[in-house]
Amino acid sequence: MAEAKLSSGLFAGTHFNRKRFAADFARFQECPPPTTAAAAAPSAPSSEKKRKRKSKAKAKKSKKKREDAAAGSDVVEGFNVFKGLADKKLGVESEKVETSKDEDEEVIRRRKEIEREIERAAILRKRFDIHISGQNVPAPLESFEELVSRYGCDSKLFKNLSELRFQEPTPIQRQTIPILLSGRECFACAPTGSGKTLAFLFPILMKIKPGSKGGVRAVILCPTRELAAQTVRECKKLAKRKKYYIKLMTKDLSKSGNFKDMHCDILVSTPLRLDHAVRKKGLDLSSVEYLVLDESDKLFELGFVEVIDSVVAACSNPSIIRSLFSATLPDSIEALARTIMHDAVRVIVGRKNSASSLIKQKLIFAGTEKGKLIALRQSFQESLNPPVLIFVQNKDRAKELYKELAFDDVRADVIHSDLTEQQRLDAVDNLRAGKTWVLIATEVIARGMDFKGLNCVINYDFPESAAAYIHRIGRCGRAGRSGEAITFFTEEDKPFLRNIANVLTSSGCEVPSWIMALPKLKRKKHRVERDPISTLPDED
Ligand SMILES: Nc1ncnc2c1ncn2[C@@H]1O[C@H](COP(=O)(O)OP(=O)(O)OP(=O)(O)O)[C@@H](O)[C@H]1O
Repeated sequence: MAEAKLSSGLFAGTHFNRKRFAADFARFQECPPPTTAAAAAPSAPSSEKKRKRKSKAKAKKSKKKREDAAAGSDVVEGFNVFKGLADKKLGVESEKVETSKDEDEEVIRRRKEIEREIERAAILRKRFDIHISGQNVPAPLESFEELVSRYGCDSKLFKNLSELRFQEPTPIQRQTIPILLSGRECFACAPTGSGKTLAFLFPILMKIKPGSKGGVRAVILCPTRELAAQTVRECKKLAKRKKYYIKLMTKDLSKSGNFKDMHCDILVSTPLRLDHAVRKKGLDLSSVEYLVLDESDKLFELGFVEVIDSVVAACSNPSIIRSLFSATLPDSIEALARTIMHDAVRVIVGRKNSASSLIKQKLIFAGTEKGKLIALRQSFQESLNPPVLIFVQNKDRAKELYKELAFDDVRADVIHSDLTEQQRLDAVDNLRAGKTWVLIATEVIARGMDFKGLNCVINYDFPESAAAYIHRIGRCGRAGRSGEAITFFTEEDKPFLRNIANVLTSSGCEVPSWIMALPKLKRKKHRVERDPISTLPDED
C-alpha cells in the first residue's frame, strides 16, 4: 500500500493514453520476458549485423588511435580527460609506491640511527669501564650538557653543577642518571669516591617539583647519621636556588615530629629512625616516587633487613623507582634486592667489589699489638702527611689509642658511638677544616664519608671483611685525587690476609708472593680478640 501510494505520487500529473497507443501497447505486451539467452537467440540475424558493426567501429577506433599516437599530441578532449584521470590514478599508485618507499627509507634511516646510537653508547661504556645488564638501557651521558639537551634539565639546577666545578660526569653518573631519568630502577656498584651521591640525587631533583604539599616524594636511606647529614648537605648544594624542602631525619624529628603538617620533598634518614617515624608517628610514605638505598649492602646486613622491608612496604606508590648504590655489592645482597625490584638495570663501574685504583695500598707486618703502636709512631716520625684517618676495631680501642696519641705532639681527635651526635659531627668537621690532623675512628665513618683532602688511611686494626677494607680505605683517593692506605697486620690476622691481598692485587697493587700463597678463608668476617693498646708493660 505504501508502495502504491509512492508510485501514484511519483506519476502524478503524467497521463499515459492507453487507447491512443493501444496497438503499440499490445505489441509490447506480446514480447517474451527478456532473458539473457532469449535475448541472444531470437535476434541472431540482427545481432550478427551489430557484431559486424561493432568490430568495424573497433577497427576504425584502433586505427584512429594508432594515427593519433603517430600524430603525437592531437588527441580528443575526452581521451585527454581520461588520460588525465588515468595519469592521476597512476599518480596515486606511484604516490603509494613512493610513500611506501619513503616509509621504508625512513625505517632504514631510523634503524641505522639506532644502530649508531647503540654503537656510540657501547664505545662510551667501554671508554669509561661501565658494564651493564638489562633490557633497553639508555645511553650514557657524553657530557653534563646532555642533561639539558636530552632531558630538559632546569637551568638553575644545571648552573649549580658548574658552580660546584663539576665539569664532566663521572662514569657512574654517566650511566645511572639516564637510567633513573627514564624511570628505570637500578643496582649501581662503583668505586668509593666516584660520585655516586650526585648520581642518585640529581635525577631526583630533576624529576620532582619543589615545594610540593603532597607529602614526601623521595627517601634516601643511609646506614649512619653522619652519612645522612652529609647527603643532606650535598643535596642542598645541588638544589641551590630551587625551593625544595630537604630534610634530615634527626632523633628529635623522628620521636616528636608532626609529620601531618611537615613540608618535605626529599627526606634523608637512617633506617631505624625512619621506621620509627612511620610506625609510631604516622609518617606517610605512600607518595614517595624515589627510594634510594645508599650503601645498600650495609643496609641489608643482618639486623637491618626487617627494617628495610618495612620501609620498602611503607613506600607503597606503585610507580616508585628504587635504586641501590654501593662500592661493594655482594651477589647475595643483589639476589635479595632483586626480589623487590622491577626490571632493574645493573650497572658496574670497573670491577665489582674492588678498591679505587687511585689509592696506593700497603700491607705492613707489625707482629704484635705492641708492634703496631711502635710502627704507627715510627711512620708518624718518618712522614706524617695530614689529614690522616686511623681505623680501629671498636670504641674501647679508639679511646685507648687516643690516650696514647695524646702524649705525642699530634693534633688528634676521636669519633665513636659513645659520643653525642653533635660531638661526632664536630669531629668530622674539624678533620675537614684541618683543625685536627689525625682522626681515630671506628666503623661509624667507614662508609660514604667524603673527606676530599684526606691523604692517608691507616688500618691500625685489620678490617673484618674485604668490603669493610674497601670502604675504609676509600675515605681517601676521592674525586680523582690520589691517596695512600696502610694496613697493619699481626700473626692473628694472617688467616684473613689473603682475602684483603686479593683486593690489593685486583687494583694493581703489589703483594708479596708468600701472602698470595696463603689459603683463602671461607669465613666472610674476621673478628679477633686483641690485647689493649698500651705502651705500658704487661702486668704478668
Ligand atoms: N662530576 C664530578 N666531578 C668532580 N667531582 C665530583 C663529581 N661528582 C661528584 N664529585 C665529588 O666527588 C666526591 C666523592 O663523591 P661521593 O661522595 O658521591 O662518592 P661516592 O661514590 O658516593 O663514594 P662512597 O662509595 O665512598 O660513598 C665528592 O666530593 C663530590 O663532590
